[in-house]
Amino acid sequence: MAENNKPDTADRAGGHGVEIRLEEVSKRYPGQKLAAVESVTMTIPAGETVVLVGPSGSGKTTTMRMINRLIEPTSGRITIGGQDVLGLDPDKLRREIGYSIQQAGLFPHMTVGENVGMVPGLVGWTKQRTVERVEEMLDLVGLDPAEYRGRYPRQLSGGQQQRVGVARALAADPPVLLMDEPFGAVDPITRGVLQDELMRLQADLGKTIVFVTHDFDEAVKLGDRIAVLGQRSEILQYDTPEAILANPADDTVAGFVGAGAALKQLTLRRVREIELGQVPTAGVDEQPSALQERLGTRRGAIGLVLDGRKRPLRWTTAREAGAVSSLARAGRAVEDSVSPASTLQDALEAILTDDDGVAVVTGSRGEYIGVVDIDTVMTTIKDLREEHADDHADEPSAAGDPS
Ligand SMILES: Nc1ncnc2c1ncn2[C@@H]1O[C@H](COP(=O)(O)OP(=O)(O)OP(=O)(O)O)[C@@H](O)[C@H]1O
Repeated sequence: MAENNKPDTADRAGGHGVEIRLEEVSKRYPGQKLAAVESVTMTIPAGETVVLVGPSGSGKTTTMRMINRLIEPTSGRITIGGQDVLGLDPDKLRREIGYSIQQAGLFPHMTVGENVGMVPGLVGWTKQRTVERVEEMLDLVGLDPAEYRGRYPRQLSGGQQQRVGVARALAADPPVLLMDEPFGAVDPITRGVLQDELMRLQADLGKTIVFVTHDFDEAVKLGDRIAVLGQRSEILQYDTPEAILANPADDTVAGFVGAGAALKQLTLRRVREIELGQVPTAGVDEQPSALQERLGTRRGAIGLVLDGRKRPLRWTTAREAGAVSSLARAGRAVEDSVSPASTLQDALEAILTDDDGVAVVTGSRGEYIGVVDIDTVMTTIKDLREEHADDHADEPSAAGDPS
């Protein structure tokens, strides 16, 4: 998973997620003719976020809930960190696995603090340690403990409830987190914020996360790997978001990826990963003629006027620089910039809204470091496609281990 923007497992501080394996796991509900999940085999690597996506009724929730035995498998084997979950006491197992669901699933008659502290209490933490943990968890998910600890779930917004749900799932520091459409019930903006927060948390925590959604974009954003499921949880493709976007295994997956796969790929690449272009520059105190000279006679060439701290001030052509007595008034103001951490999608947005089709890249102190133009973006998309062009060439099937 080297090239996506999610932190590498090895870099993660705790890194204490554990591997989950499903071996030929099936579930047939009583009285049903067909199995809801049929012989699923997959490995979820320690410390990674694996997203299960698929149409409604494909068996995502059933598959996930068998991991903590909220649903008992009909057959097959599931191990967590090498331990067979069917050999464990289900209550104990559930306390050792964080679980977060749509609409948070908070207990309405318990305060926020009691909800978050519930599992630590159940597993025998002292009162003092639990109280401290509740504070720490609320802080972690961006809720001021003093303000929210004593509230009841109904006194919170939907987004705040989801945050408490995540805090509760993390409270006993479980190595594994199961998240079933945890952000499904909130508006798109809050959803984006919560997704960003989860990514930030996971960068520090390194849990093994199994995340269910039917939003493919959410899967691309959050997943180190995505398992695209068909009927009865058949694994249609199990790979990195880049690989699935660049080369869907079949038409069903392609349909699920939806339109705009190339654009979605741009959300996975960061500006710092591509080679930046350079334009001629001049300090704002230099003579306009100096920049004119650097720009030369090439038609359409543009340069940047920088302030004393090398921050971009103005875009200008040689002709525009020649028309003024000071570079402070040459050309037009630089409106927007992107940073090395910006996605290529952000850069494309900046390119498309810029009069000359160039995005300026600035460093942490706002200093000029380079530019991105449309050719660079197109080359990157082309490279990504070529990189994954042979992905399925020698595969007998799309499923199996993520190796
Ligand atoms: N308790 C149950 N009894 C009988 N059938 C069930 C039960 N729970 C789920 N099913 C069936 O099993 C299949 C898989 O359901 P599941 O909820 O796992 O799918 P899903 O992919 O999570 O769907 P969604 O995205 O709509 O939540 C469906 O056909 C569903 O009707």
